[in-house]
Order: sequence, then structure tokens, then C-alpha cells
Amino acid sequence: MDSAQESPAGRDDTEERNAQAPRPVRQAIPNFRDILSQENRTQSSSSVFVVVDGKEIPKPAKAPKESIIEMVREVEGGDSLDEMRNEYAVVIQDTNTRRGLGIFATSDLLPDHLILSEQPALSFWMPRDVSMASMRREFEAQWCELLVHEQEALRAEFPKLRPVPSGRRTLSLFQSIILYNFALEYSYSSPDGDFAHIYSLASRINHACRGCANAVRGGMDWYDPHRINITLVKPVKAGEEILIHYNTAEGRKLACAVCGGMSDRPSRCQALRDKLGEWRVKLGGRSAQASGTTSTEVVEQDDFNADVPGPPLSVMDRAKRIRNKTVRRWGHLFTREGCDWMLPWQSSPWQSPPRTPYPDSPSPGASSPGTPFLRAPPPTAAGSPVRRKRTNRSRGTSM
Ligand SMILES: C[S@@+](CC[C@H](N)C(=O)[O-])C[C@H]1O[C@@H](n2cnc3c(N)ncnc32)[C@H](O)[C@@H]1O
Repeated sequence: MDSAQESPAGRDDTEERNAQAPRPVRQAIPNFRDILSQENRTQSSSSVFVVVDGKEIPKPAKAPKESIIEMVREVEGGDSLDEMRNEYAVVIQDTNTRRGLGIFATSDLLPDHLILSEQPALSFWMPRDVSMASMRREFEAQWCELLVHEQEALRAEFPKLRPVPSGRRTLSLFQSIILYNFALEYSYSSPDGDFAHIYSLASRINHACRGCANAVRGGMDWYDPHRINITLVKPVKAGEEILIHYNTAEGRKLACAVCGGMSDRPSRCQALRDKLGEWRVKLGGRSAQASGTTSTEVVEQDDFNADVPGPPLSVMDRAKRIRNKTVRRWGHLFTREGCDWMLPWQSSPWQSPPRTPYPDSPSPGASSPGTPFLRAPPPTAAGSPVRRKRTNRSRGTSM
């Protein structure tokens, strides 16, 4: 018989059976708030309260990061927040310029996108009571405390660390200087100035002036203070380099990767180009919003707190300032554009700023007869004037 022509009695039976059968219970998918409150129930020892939905609940003693990662893994199929954001969003590539390696976006992204969020690959603790002269030895000691496989992994990841051996109790002066130099070049100081953090990806980001940079370093992560967050401030196309601003008074002065300017702001030429771009968008009838954040807006945002005195400089920042002064003063003696501080004879010319390499170093064309020109004369048969041949000096033990 056709099921549509079932007798009324038969239909009643089926309805009764359906009513008696236990209904499958719909399991609610836990969301972030559920997990948070679950954690609150288990860890209610904390006396600090937070307000969720108008209700006061005890603040979790432990950050529910693991729970978030679990949820992300379930939803996205990724392994962690890092994996979800970093490896899919950016890639390390050679810039094919003197900048060396850089970080490039893998897809088109909009402003405000959190493009990088990662934990340090290596952290050097910078004790406050240690003088700058001892800082190099401090870093050396901390390097020697690492396990050999950790040192090997870092050496494989950062080619600049290759001359620094693994598995030693002490380093030679040369190796120690390379390590120190690496830390100065690749590290970000923690907000409290106690640590120098080196990141696998974020430490590869190159510099651009505030106006040309398309990303900024975000504030401190509440859950994880050593995590660095890099957020876009401009729309970025796939394959475009991610650039942030990191020329500070105490750091090494680098030319902007986009406009070549040495200052914080875009060069006049770049500012004009930006303005033209804005006008082109306006005249083209599209909304001004399509151009994203303009360089002037970025500068204004950044300058908002410009006159608020910053925190006192950390030891690392002071070390950077001294190094920068040394490079500005003596760099021109070693290479045409500047030196890699202690390794001038090894370094390749690391940048070619468009006009004057450093604000106060003499440029070859600019010397007037009245001003003394400090460039070293070319090497003679007697040896280079910069690295003189070692004379045979007695070392105390005579034959
Ligand atoms: C934090 S590292 C960036 C990663 C580096 N490019 C690499 O190959 O590993 C900083 C160094 O990159 C180079 N660099 C970064 N921005 C630059 C720029 N705008 N112009 C020239 N060199 C730059 C400088 O040598 C600087 O000391």
C-alpha cells in the first residue's frame, strides 16, 4: 500500500511511537563565553572580577588561550593561532635589493588585518643593573646556556648566527661581537625594556618611513606580553612587501624602502605621489575610502602622542644609540655608504640612501676646500690605512 493512503489507526500508532521515542538531544556548540565561564567555575580562586553581559564573574586565573586554540583548530583545521595567521598570510623572500630578506603578503589584505602574531624564537634577558659594556658578555652567557639543538636550530634559521658556534662554554671576542651585533639588529625590545626578543618572521620585516610603511607593531598582548602583533594600516596586494617603521633616535638610521627618505615622514616626492594618487581616485569618481589610509593620516595617527615623553631608554636602546653614533661618525671610513659596525671588512654595502648616507657624515661631492674631508686615502703598498699591518711586536717571551 501507498504510504500516503495509510489508515487513520496506523497513523495514530506511528504518532504514539514517535512521541514515546526519546528525542535526540541537540548538543549546543560551546562558544568562547561558555568556555570562559567553565574555566571560571573551575578556577574561581581569583578574587578579581570581570563583567560579562552585565554580570560580574570571577576573572580566570589562567588565560583561556588553550581553549581558544582548541576552538580555532576545530573551526579552521589549523594547529595554533600562529599557524593560522602567520604561515598562510606571509612568506619570507629575498627582496633582491640590499635590504636582503623581507616579509611578503601571500594574498590581498585590507587595513586593520592582524597579519602577524608570534612568539619570540630567542629572548635575551637584559638585567637593569648591568652596564652596556657587560651586556655583550651577558648575551654570550645566555647563548651558551641554550641547549645545543636550540642553538643549531637558530643558526639554521638565521644565517647571521652561523659564525657563532654551538655547544661551547664561552665564545671568542669575535664570535661574541657577532652575537651582540645580531641581537641589536634583529631584536625588538619588550615594552618594559627587560628583554630583547628575536622573532622568526617579525624580525625579518624591513624598514620604511611612517608615511610609506603599510603595517605597524601593535600594542602588548594582554595574555602573552612577549607576543608581537603586526597589523596592517594600508591595503596590501599579494606579493607586496610588509614594511614597518623602526628608525628611532637610538636605532640605526635606515633609508625608507619605498621613498628612500631618511626621515620619519615620506619624502616630498613621495608625498606628492600620494597626493596625486588621492586626486586620481577623487577625479575617477570612486570614493576616497578606496585608497585606504593615506600617508598623511598615518603620520597624524602616529604623531598623536609625539610630544608625550616616552619611557626611559632601555639598556638595549642606549646600546643602539651608541652604535648608531659610531656608525655615523666612523662608518664612512670603511665602506662607501656605511659600515656594519664591528665587521666593516666583512659586510656588504648594506644600503644606498639616495643622497647623503648619514646626516652628519661628509659626502664626497659636498666637501668644500675649507672643510677637512675625513675619507681614508686609498691603500698604499705599505698597507691599508684603516687596517694597518701588524708590526712585529715582542709578546714578552723572547726566543
Ligand atoms: C630586522 S632586519 C630585517 C631583515 C633583513 N633584511 C634580513 O635579511 O634578515 C634589519 C636589517 O635589514 C636591513 N634593512 C631593513 N630595512 C632596510 C632599508 N629600508 N634599507 C636598507 N636596509 C634595510 C638592514 O641591514 C637592517 O639592519
